[in-house]
Amino acid sequence: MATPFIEMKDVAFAYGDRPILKNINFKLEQGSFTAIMGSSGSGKTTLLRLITGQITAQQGQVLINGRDIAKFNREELYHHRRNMGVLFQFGALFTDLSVFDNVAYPMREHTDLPETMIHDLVIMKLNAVGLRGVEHLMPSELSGGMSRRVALARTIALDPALLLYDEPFTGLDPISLGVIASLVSKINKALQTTSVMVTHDIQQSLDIASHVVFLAHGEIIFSGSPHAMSKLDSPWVNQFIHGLADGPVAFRYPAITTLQQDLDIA
Ligand SMILES: Nc1ncnc2c1ncn2[C@@H]1O[C@H](COP(=O)(O)OP(=O)(O)OP(=O)(O)O)[C@@H](O)[C@H]1O
Repeated sequence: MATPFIEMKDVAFAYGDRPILKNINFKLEQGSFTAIMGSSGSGKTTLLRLITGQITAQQGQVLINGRDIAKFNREELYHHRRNMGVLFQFGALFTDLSVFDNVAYPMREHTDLPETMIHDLVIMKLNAVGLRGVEHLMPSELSGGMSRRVALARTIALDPALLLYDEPFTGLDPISLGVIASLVSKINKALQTTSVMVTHDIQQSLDIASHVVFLAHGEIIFSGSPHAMSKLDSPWVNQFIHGLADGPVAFRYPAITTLQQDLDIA
């Protein structure tokens, strides 16, 4: 069997003495599209940061193409990051650079390509996100949905083998959200990138992901196909999918004293 592009083996991670993730095990195959879901604070972004190499697991291994990221030297880490595109929540563009220069930025930073070639590549990337013709505009002249698409064009500027999305749909209207979701899916298929997306948007992600990893209290409680997840009988997943205010993720803060004690009526 082919080596998975990313594999986590018994990974545990803590910020200081506060455990965030434990017993994390999964494999992501080349070209797969994984949605990481779970309630707020369950450790989704932390999982992405382990994959980027921004943080290192205290236990277990994060393997990239079968090699432990903790053992990467500077050059290997650079190569790994160069091979990776990351789109953050608001996909912030450089406000003082034009759309063209925003998309050209990674090419100018990381390659020695001549400007004529950069020009053609920028136009092709903007064309891929349906925005050829806006290259001369400044970010302040774009709508929120267009900005996110330009950020996506910049993310794929170097044809990354791995694409990480951290809540890419946040703040978008339903139409822009649909556009970004369809682009993200098309890019995954066209470039055969391995894609990992942290999201709260259940319907979109179940439509486009081939694999779902569901986190609760720092552990994986489900890893499998979107179809299998929708059939799962789990109070955690049920609360998340149906947006229930109370459930395993409690509505009430666990106060030490009772209400009667606080009101002095005990
Ligand atoms: N740099 C940090 N130092 C200390 N604690 C942190 C740090 N970053 C995150 N945390 C804590 O780790 C926990 C997991 O955070 P993380 O951002 O991974 O959760 P998440 O599932 O992505 O949440 P959300 O859906 O709200 O973005 C949270 O309780 C958070 O407060």
